[in-house]
This record gives sequence, structure tokens and C-alpha cells, in this order.
Amino acid sequence: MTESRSNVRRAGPLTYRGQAIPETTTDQRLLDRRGPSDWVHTDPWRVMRIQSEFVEGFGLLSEVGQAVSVFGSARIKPDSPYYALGERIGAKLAEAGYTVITGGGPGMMEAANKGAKAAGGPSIGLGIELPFEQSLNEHIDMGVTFRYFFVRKTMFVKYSQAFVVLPGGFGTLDELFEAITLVQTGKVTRFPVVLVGTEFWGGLVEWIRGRLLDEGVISPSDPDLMYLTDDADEVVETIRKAHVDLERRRFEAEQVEETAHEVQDAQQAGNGT
Ligand SMILES: CC(C)=CCNc1ncnc2c1ncn2[C@@H]1O[C@H](COP(=O)(O)O)[C@@H](O)[C@H]1O
Repeated sequence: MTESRSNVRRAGPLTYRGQAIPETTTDQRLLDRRGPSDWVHTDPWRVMRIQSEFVEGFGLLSEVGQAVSVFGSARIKPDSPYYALGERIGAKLAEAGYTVITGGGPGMMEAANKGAKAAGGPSIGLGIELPFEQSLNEHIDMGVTFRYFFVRKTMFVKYSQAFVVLPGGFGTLDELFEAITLVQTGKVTRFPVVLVGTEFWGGLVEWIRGRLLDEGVISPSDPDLMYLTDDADEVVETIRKAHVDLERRRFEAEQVEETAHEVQDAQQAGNGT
């Protein structure tokens, strides 16, 4: 026997009968009322917004091929020689088949995006909402603007296989040291970090190799996590070589594992187990 329509209400997976049937539908309750709005400023709501940023970022970037993140100053102007260098590096990376990912802003980010786009390679910008109005630079094919710095940083690390660090200030230093800390602590598989500008970064590298090493606050091999160059071709070559090395080490590790399994299987067969 079928139930009369007025005696039953299904609301998604829920079933109500008789007196339990609510007077309004779920849609009505959502659409008819506004209610108080202060909950949008609470942490549980922020957690949902943070989740949605991860969803947007993963959605946009998941099908991107091998990529390199390029960091650098938002303030360097197009008439600076560093800008031209950034453009050249963006172009060479694109020519070598890498997608270029930047912070999407002006200065060195724009230079790298411009070079990549002109060379026909995918040019991506991961922007950040800042207190002053600012949009993604115009040399970006695909972009997303994040509210949260830490979500955006995850995207750089997850979707690029190398970091290139052009001259820059605090933001650039933050990105450089985040990258080498992740590599140093084994939180990510070792990937190349290339500093561009021997004159600009030389003092920092010297201080790291001298002071930090002398005081024992880093390991002797840690300075080798960074490469230093002025040359766009060398940037690409360093990254390419590091990737070939990484692939070789992965292959060797797989071989070792396979041999270990074979030995184990043979032993088990010998023991009749
Ligand atoms: C004109 C101006 C200051 C705009 C700032 N607009 C920005 N837009 C996007 N990413 C940024 C911006 N400022 C800093 N960043 C991030 O921090 C780095 C640059 O910081 P800095 O200028 O070196 O310290 C970039 O690699 C980028 O990822």
C-alpha cells in the first residue's frame, strides 16, 4: 500500500511521518531567513573558508604538469636589470617545458609570468589578498587569489618541483626559508632551490656558510640545499639535472626494494613457508 503524500515527508535521507512532519521544507528554512550574521566571523566558519581555499587551489592546479615556483620582489620595476633577468628565466623555464608559478603580483613575479607567457608556456599566479587593492598581473593564464597565506604556500610546495628565488625582500626571504626548512627537515622530497643574483644573495649565502655553520646551528650539508647563479640557462640546467638525479635515485631505491622482496620470496620458498 502506498502512503498518502501528506502523511510522509522525505528530507534528503530523513523521513518524517504524521505530526513529526515539519511545517516548512529545508530549502524554505535556508532561503526565507537571514538570521544573525556574527557567525561568519567565528573560527568554525573560517575553517570552512580555509577548506574551500584548498578545494579551489587543488582544483585549479591538480592537472598542471611539471612546474617551477618563481619568487621575488613585488617592488622591483620593469626598468631594473633584475626584471629582464626574471623575464628571461620565465621564458627559459617555459621553453624547457616547465609551468611557471608565481605569487601573481607585480615586480619579479610579473617578470617571470611575462617571460613564461611570451614563450608560450603555462603562466600561473597564486595571488594573496592584501590590505590594499591589487589584482593579478596581466601575464597570467590561470590564477587564484587566496585569503590565507598558509593555504597559498601549500600550493607552491605541492605543485612545483623546484623553487627559483629572484632578488626580493621579506616576502621572498620567507618563501626561500620555508622551502629550505621543508627540505632540511625532510618534510618534502629534496627539490632544487636556486637563488638568482650572486651580487644580491652572495652576502646571505656567505653568512649562512660562515656564521650559521661555524656556530653549529645548521648541518655541514645544509648550505648545499641552495644553488647560486646569475645565468638563466644555468637555472634551468640546475633544475633539470636535479630532477634527473632525483629520478635516478627513485629508480635505484625501487630496484633495491624489488631485490629485497625477491630475496625474501626466495627465502620463504626455501623454507617451504
Ligand atoms: C606593490 C606591492 C608591495 C604589492 C604586493 N603584492 C603582492 N602580490 C603577490 N604576492 C606578494 C605580494 N607581496 C609579496 N608577495 C609574496 O612575497 C614575495 C615578495 O615579497 P617581497 O616583495 O620580496 O617582500 C613574492 O614571491 C610573493 O609570493
